[in-house]
Amino acid sequence: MTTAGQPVLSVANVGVTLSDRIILKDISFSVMPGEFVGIIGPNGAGKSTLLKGLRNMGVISDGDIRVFGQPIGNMGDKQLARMIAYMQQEVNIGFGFTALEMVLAGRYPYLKWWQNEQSEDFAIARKYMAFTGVESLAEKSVQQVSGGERQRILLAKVLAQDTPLIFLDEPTASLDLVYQEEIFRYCQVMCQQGKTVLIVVHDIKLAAKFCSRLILLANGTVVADGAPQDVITAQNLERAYGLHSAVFINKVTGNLDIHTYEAAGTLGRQRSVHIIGGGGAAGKIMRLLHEKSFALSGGVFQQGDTDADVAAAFGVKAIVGPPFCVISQEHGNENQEKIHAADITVLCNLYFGQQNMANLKAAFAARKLIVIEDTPVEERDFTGGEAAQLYRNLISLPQVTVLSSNQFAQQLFEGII
Ligand SMILES: Nc1ncnc2c1ncn2[C@@H]1O[C@H](COP(=O)(O)OP(=O)(O)OP(=O)(O)O)[C@@H](O)[C@H]1O
Repeated sequence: MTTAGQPVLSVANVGVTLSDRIILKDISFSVMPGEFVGIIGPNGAGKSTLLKGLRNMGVISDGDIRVFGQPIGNMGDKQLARMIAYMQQEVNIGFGFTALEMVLAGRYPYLKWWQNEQSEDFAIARKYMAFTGVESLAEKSVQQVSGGERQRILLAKVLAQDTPLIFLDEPTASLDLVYQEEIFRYCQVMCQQGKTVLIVVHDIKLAAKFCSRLILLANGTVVADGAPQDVITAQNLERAYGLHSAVFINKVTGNLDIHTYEAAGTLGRQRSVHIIGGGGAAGKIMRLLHEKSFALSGGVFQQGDTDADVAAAFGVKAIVGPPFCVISQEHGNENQEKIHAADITVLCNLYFGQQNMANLKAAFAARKLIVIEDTPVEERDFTGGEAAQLYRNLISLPQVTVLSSNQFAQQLFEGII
């Protein structure tokens, strides 16, 4: 069989109808060797049905499925079992089997009906038990192992089947964080070694961290298919899950992260708020206001500043200047224009230096100003007193209300703002 450059799996126009209900419709994609594909989507989207169908387990109504170009319908049972290993969601572990016997059962596609396992089969079983870290459990009854050990034994069994394609249906369900990551790490290594894995998973962050590609299903169709950062977007999550979210790169972990929140309806929609921030002072305020559906703008932030990142995550129009520089005339003017136009302006609990004095001065232009004060201004003044003096003048104006960030959150919650 020549397989170079050929997809290991080709799926064309696949549909599934069960009990007169369309479960999957018009599913098409192909997978190249070495890909680690996460199949994600809400409950009932059709993820398990898709894996079952791809494994030719009698649910497919339409379409064409090929492994290395060969239609799976033309393959015998054992031939298919030498191509695809499948770990189902619910697995009944046989009573009285040892872990080794369980893993050896993965060798069945290679044995004739009269044959027992050969020494080579034992060697393969032990090799994969070592890989998934369950070698020491070889003689233990599978009834007497923990949930995590059980999943790793089942993974070793699937690997012992020695197939180019591996399907795993929620193999990490009910596992703790350590075991969950471990299973994904094993899969990543296997794919680097040339296997191809399709895994059904609910934990989107875990999938995004480890999978090379994600297929997002909803209502029986593919909503998005591609690299994790292209699939996990606020728009796609809303389409698939009806979920409001901000998707961003977590600077601590370097991984894709998701913040979800309840939709606030039209509470803030009619009002515009401009947020004067920088240095991370505006993040929480921006999030609170965004979640209440206010129309937001912000500035002047600096590149690399977490406020600029939060603005990007929530789609807030922000004025962003270069780091470590005095705010330019142009950005200062733009900031003032936004403040003029906004119904409300919020001046965050900023630290003041000569670089951002323009942000403080601009606040005087607000029609209605909320000043967030969590720290006395004297402790935030790095201008030798100039900023503190100006700040005191500012907060004495009638259009200004001074609140701590907790009071601000409370007033927002109570609908006062
Ligand atoms: N044998 C069946 N007969 C009729 N409907 C079925 C059958 N099996 C599954 N379904 C329906 O098909 C839909 C998709 O089920 P499936 O298990 O594939 O979803 P899923 O995305 O894996 O969900 P979950 O995340 O909850 O495991 C569901 O609405 C389910 O009720």
